[in-house]
Amino acid sequence: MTAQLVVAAALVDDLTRPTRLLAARRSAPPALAGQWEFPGGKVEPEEDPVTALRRELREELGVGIQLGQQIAGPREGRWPLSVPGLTLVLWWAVPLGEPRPLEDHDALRWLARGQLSAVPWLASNAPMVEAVRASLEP
Ligand SMILES: Nc1nc2c([nH]c(=O)n2[C@H]2C[C@H](O)[C@@H](COP(=O)(O)OP(=O)(O)OP(=O)(O)O)O2)c(=O)[nH]1
Repeated sequence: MTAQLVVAAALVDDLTRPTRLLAARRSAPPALAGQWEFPGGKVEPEEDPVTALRRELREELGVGIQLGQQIAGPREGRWPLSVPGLTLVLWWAVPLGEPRPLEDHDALRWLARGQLSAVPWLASNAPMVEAVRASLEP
C-alpha cells in the first residue's frame, strides 16, 4: 500500500530568523478535537503536494503563504504519524496576512520557543515540534 500523504506548514513570522510558530487547535473529529497541530491536510488524488498545502491553508486559515524549505523527517524526509498508512511532509512558511480559524480549527496561537510545550500537541507531532524548536530564535 502506498502511504497517503498529509502536507502541513510550520507557519512562522520570518523564514530567516523565525521567533514564533502558529499552532492550530483541531475542532474535529471528536478523537482529535482540542489537540494542536500544524495546519494542513491530506493531498487529494492527482494533486501536487505544494498545491495541496496552499489549498489547505487557504481553506483553513484564509491566507496564502511564502513557502520555505522542507523540514526533513526521519523517513525519507517524511514524518510518521500514528494513523497507519499516513505520513506527513512539513514545510516552513510565512502566512501572507493574519490567519483566522475558518475551518477545522477553533483556536490559533502564536507560540514563542519557550511556549511550544504550552499546548497539547497531537501525539505524533512531538518530534516535529522538537525540530521546529531547534530552529526558533529566542
Ligand atoms: N494537518 C495535520 N494533520 C496531522 C498533524 N499531525 C497528525 O498526526 N495529523 C494527522 C491527523 C489526521 O489523522 C491526518 C490529517 O487529516 P486531516 O483530517 O487534517 O485531513 P483533511 O483536512 O484533508 O480532511 P479529510 O480529507 O480527512 O476530511 O493527519 C498535523 O500536524 N497537521
